[in-house]
Amino acid sequence: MATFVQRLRTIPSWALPLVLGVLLIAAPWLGISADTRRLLLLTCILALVTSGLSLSFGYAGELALGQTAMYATGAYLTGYLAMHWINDLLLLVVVSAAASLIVGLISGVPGLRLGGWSLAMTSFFLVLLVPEIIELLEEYTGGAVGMVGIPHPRLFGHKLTTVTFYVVVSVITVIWFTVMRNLVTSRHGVALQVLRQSPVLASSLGISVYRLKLTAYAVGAIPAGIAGALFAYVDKYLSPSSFGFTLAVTVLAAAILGGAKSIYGALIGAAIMQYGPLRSTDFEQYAQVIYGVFLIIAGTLVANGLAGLANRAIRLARDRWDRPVVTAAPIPSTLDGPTGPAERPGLAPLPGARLEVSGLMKRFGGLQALGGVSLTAEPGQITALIGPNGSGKTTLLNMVCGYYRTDAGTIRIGASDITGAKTYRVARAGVSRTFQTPLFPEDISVREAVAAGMYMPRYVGMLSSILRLPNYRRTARADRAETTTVLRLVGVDHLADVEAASLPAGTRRLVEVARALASRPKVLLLDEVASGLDEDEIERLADLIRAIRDAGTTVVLVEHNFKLVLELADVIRVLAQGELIASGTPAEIENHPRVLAEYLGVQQEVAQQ
Ligand SMILES: Nc1ncnc2c1ncn2[C@@H]1O[C@H](COP(=O)(O)OP(=O)(O)OP(=O)(O)O)[C@@H](O)[C@H]1O
Repeated sequence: MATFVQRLRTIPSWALPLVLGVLLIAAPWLGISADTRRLLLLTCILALVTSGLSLSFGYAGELALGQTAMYATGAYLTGYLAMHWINDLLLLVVVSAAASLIVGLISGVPGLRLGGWSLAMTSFFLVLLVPEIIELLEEYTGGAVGMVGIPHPRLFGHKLTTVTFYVVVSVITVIWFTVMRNLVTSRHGVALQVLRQSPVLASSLGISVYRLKLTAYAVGAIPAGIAGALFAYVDKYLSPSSFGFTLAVTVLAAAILGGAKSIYGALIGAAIMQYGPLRSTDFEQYAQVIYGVFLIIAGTLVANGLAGLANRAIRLARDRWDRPVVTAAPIPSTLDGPTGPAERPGLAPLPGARLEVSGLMKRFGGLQALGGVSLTAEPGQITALIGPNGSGKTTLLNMVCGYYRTDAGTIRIGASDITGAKTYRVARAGVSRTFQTPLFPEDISVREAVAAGMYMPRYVGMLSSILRLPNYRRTARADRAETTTVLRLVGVDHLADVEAASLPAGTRRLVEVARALASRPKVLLLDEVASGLDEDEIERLADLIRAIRDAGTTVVLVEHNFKLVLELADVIRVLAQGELIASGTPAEIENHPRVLAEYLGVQQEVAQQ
């Protein structure tokens, strides 16, 4: 069995979808009935609409039902233009895709700007408005009576038969799902997964949460518009009732049933809907009640749909017969010898920048968390920030990173003033950080998690990624090589293909530092990075932090482990009750009277308890 599983792993992941795609296109020649061909055609159309929802909901984590509006836009635009302007299927597919992209952008901007559930709400109202708008535009759409007289589809001047029309629809569907596959298996797919599971992490990696969500929603509008254009030719008749709330819920049900967070889940969900409930004429009457019950059950029992269940089964089989061993690696030799960039082949020099905060103040209601703190951290040095619990250390890091607005004061990175800048802009200015609890999205391998650190510093556009253009391939190769180097340096390269979120806490911390390092930071902020680590792991971590310092980065270390701080730090800054009470070398701080009284006294009390 193990050999069978290993043999299965050697088959490229695109092979099965390719075979199924060819079968779908060739279906008319495989002896299927006209009825089955129509069902396959409708499945393709519903799958296109559903895949748009999968992209925004499943991948970007933004529930938005607006695909129905984009579908209607494509359908009515195609119907109208085919009757009154030019009847060319390909041209109208392109025009409909462009029009629905515009509808996606217009409806997405306000919804996403307002944040929270606003896009879900605005797109929901948009769907409710679709039949009304169609009736209002009666002159062009035929209103409640419907649009009649849509001609037979033509392609480059040739009239399409029902079979050739089916072939065109299935080819377009296969092309779209290839686009979708290339998108979600590219660096953008990992960025979307990070965004979906942790917008905080995404912005700390330099990703603009708003822009990426809007892009996913707007790109998801394209297949809906294309599907609309194709649908206009199916019965050559359009009626407002085809684009109402029931369709929106059908699409949502298909996405959830198939698996919204899956490339081909939309096809599975659409096929089940078309072959099941949508075939029955009685279903229409009870559709909303049945969908309501189904969504509650499916949402609870099969959160990732049928595609998710299949993936889980495959993973279980792999774990059972083909599991990589998760153990800590020995400290890599690159960290052993004398310090200095020249002696560390794995860690190229990093461009550090001075961090300077001046007069930083922050209040939370009546609580003064920071009362005008001024301090600096220099490139090529480890600056430790210590102090009792609640003294304002994490608040200071959060303000540098742009999570909190400053009440007063300035923050500079080198020559750039980043006071008040959004988190993703701070990250793009060269600030990387780790969190008190390492953040790793599920279903992401260690390699992908670390490569996510390079997403923004080496950004490649979506089109290049989808078309796998040379610059995308070059960047993907460079990502792979650098990830391997960083993982080797951290000593976890043997875990590259293991799911990052499943690693033990200590290893997760090392991988988190690797991710921060992958972005080649000017300033690296480490928030209680040693907590939860055993002696060996702390030693390895200390070596790694020294290596990063020696490569030239400005390292800021917020840490409660005083022994580690004394060992590592070049400079120590001590905070107490939101004020800077001392600054100096480890030797000076160790004997500083105020530090002894206000910080070390507290630490000893805690230790004695
Ligand atoms: N978002 C917030 N809302 C309200 N109060 C907050 C918030 N964040 C921090 N505080 C308060 O500000 C003060 C400073 O907290 P902060 O987390 O910066 O301290 P710290 O030095 O990092 O502590 P620790 O070592 O326990 O992490 C604390 O009194 C804390 O309760």
